[in-house]
Amino acid sequence: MSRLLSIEPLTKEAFAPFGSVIETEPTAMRFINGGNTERYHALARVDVAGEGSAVIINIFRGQPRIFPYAVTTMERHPLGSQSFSPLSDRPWLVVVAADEGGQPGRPRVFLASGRQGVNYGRNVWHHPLMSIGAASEFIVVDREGPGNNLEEFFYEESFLIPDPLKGQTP
Ligand SMILES: NC(=O)N[C@@H](O)C(=O)O
Ligand code: NI
Repeated sequence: MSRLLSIEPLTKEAFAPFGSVIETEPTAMRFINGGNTERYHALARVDVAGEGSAVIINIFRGQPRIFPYAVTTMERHPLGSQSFSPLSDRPWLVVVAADEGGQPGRPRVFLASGRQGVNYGRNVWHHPLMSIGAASEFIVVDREGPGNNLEEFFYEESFLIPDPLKGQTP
């Protein structure tokens, strides 16, 4: 089987096995503040586990990845979900994998727009942040607390992600 990965558009349905997509989903919208404001309600749920854990809000600034990119490692957070919401309005990549007996299977690559975020479910395999084209900032909501919240895996043979914006102006 080819080690070259295809890139899929990020949709709520396709991403559902891995978590939630954070975007202005019309079915989640309700007007508040006397009609002044659209509230896109409960797009994702933060999940933290363990005594003494807390939900924290961070900003990550990710340097652009160089493509084609070799995926050699995946990670997961057994004690908490982790969300990324772009601040820079630039497309970025979401790389996840199903769990196969305690290891990540073949990665799936989703191209997210600059207006789409994701919430990785607790213990879902994913690749660390992948910015495209320029340094990009994200609001990240995840967990702080006791215990080991990072599990890493290294593939014996890497997978390759082609340039997601080939032929497009970045
Ligand atoms: N290490 C860290 O906080 N970042 C990763 O979890 C990531 O998914 O980018
Ligand atoms: Ni992570």
